[in-house]
Amino acid sequence: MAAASQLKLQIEGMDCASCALKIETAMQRLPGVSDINVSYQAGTLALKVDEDRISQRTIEDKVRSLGYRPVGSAPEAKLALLRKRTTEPWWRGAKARLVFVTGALFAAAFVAAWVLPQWNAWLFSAAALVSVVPFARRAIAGALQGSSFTIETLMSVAALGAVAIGEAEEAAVVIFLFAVGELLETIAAGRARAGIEALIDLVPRTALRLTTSGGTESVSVEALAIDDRVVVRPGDRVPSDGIVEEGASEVNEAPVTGESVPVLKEAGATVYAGSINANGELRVRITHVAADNTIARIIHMVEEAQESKAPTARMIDRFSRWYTPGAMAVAALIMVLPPLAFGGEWMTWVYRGLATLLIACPCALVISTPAAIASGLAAGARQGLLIKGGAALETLGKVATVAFDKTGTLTRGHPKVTDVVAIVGSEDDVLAKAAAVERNVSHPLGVAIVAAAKERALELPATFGGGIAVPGKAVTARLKSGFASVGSPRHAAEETDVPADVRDRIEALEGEGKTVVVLMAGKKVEGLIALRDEPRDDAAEGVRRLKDRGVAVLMLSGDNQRTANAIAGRLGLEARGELLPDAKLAEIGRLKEKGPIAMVGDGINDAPALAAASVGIAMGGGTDVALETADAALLRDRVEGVADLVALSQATLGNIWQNIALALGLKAVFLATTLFGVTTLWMAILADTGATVLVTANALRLLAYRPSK
Ligand SMILES: Nc1ncnc2c1ncn2[C@@H]1O[C@H](COP(=O)(O)OP(=O)(O)OP(=O)(O)O)[C@@H](O)[C@H]1O
Ligand SMILES: [Zn+2]
Repeated sequence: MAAASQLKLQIEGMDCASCALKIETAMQRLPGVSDINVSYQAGTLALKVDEDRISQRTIEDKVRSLGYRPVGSAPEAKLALLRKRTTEPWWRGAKARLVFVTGALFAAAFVAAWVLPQWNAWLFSAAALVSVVPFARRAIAGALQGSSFTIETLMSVAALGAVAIGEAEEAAVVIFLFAVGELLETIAAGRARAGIEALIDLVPRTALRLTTSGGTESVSVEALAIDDRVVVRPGDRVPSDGIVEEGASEVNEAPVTGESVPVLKEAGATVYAGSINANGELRVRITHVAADNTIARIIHMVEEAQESKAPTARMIDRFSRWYTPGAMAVAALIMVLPPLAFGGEWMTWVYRGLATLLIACPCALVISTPAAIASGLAAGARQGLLIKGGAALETLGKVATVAFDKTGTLTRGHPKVTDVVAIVGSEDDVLAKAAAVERNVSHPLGVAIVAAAKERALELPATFGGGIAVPGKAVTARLKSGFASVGSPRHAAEETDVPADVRDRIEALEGEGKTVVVLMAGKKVEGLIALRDEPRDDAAEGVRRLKDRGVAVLMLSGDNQRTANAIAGRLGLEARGELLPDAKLAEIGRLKEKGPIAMVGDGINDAPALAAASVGIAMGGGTDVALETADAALLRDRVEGVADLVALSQATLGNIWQNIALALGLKAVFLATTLFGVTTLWMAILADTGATVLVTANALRLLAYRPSK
């Protein structure tokens, strides 16, 4: 078996959708490569390489032959590359050079023609023919690589045609404006990219490392190793992810979570690279190296997300593949048909045909979706809303139902024991026995019961072997006195006859929004424990905002229906309770039939539910686990974050449609004016460039998007 390995190259100079398409087509023709993924936003080329059949060298050479520069493998040199890219000014690039050169040639021709008017036509022809060379070269290279007709082809043919029919001045203007348009596109694409990459500049370049002798030394952030200890002074930025060992200070985590209210950090707290230490000195033990920081991972993730194409983008890709050749055919017809069939004037119709070629340029349409998605993803990341790709973003924008898990999502996930009801023995006996059964359990209810017993300094009876959990129902363990279990009232009712007065007691507690668990020894009910988990502060507000957007909101819970109703009632949403894990999945499947559904959970206990939904949203906790199971993640534990996420996605979808309408609309207008002979060549190219710039600018508006409350 041949070894297929994943290769990811960073490519400089690839900054328009058509460049990406060109590289993609060229790669498809190479032997031994598959799963090609080119992203012009991230400037990366990712592919699977069969190392027996092709070398990285060959691939890089191919990229170079198309006029782009591979600058190394993507992830390793990432940090350095990002830093370089965000500092390089726009006027240093190859695109800018083309503008200066064509502009200078054009100006020279203009001045010379003023001095020697009789040479006018020759001078402009020369200027046009020289300045078209780089574009024509790219067009020919593209054609040889098999990406049929590129935008350069359309432009070069139109310019040469114009020279041929004696419109050299116009040809020169067309080439110059085309170069300007490409430059503007590059600048705009760079801004969308910078929107997220600028985050890397928030990570300081140096850190104050503690030496073994107790002093400090200044080292570069890249040199920090795991378990190094650093000093973060007030006003400094945290150099790398780590854990506070000494000191206390307020830290502003806005670069990572988007939350600008400072958070108090004391010993044991996690701090993230890029956060600003406000007022106290902290000693931090490093837990992640620079390239693996949360912020680096966010950037990486957003770039990865920008690479994954949204359904609309895929549709447009397919569309423009036959669109461009189609446009060439139409232009040819416009040139020959009227003169041949209706005796039209040749010059007039050739000119109009050439204008059609320029108008047919699909740049604006091709970038309409990726530009909006890239901006939307970047805007989200800056607010602590991570979305894994264009497809997830599109689905979120169309979501009909948002279902929430209860514990840890709508509620804080830290239930507290409120009542202990003893049926056999004392309250303390009941609590101690229950805590013994729950001793090693990670379920929030179990954790709370153990904590309550500890608070009362109770001695727990010994258990033999660990507890056995039946998910969604109960935990059982063996005590000296025999088997004991702690579980839901429903589970108790399945096992034994629960006396009527006990049942009344359970119902009363549940009506107050408390969760009741039943302690049983063998088949005998020995006591009840009621727990309350407070809703998050912003839960009601988050639910209201979702409803205002026309989204149905629902709570899915394994808890008792009465408890679920009591909590949901306060938050203003509907609840489905007593759902065993399988039933939760079935419920999600049923809801899916009514339209896309988003499921919000903690991403750990409810990974299957998140996976079953159209989009899974993980809330809170580490980015690592959450993002593996979910399509989107909220870095802050806020229910309102879900509303923000939906709002942003809806805004992005709206932006995409505006862009498509703008691109196609402008083309339609100019096609009509061309046929009536109103459009000149330079107007046609200006319209194309203008549409592209407008679409990009419109997409960039999303970068500044803040969901309204
Ligand atoms: N470790 C446990 N100790 C006691 N009771 C448990 C335990 N695990 C599950 N149960 C019982 O099963 C019910 C459902 O549990 P499950 O884990 O499915 O829901 P949950 O996570 O508590 O709530 P939600 O689904 O709303 O987030 C609990 O309300 C409780 O009555
Ligand atoms: Zn164009």
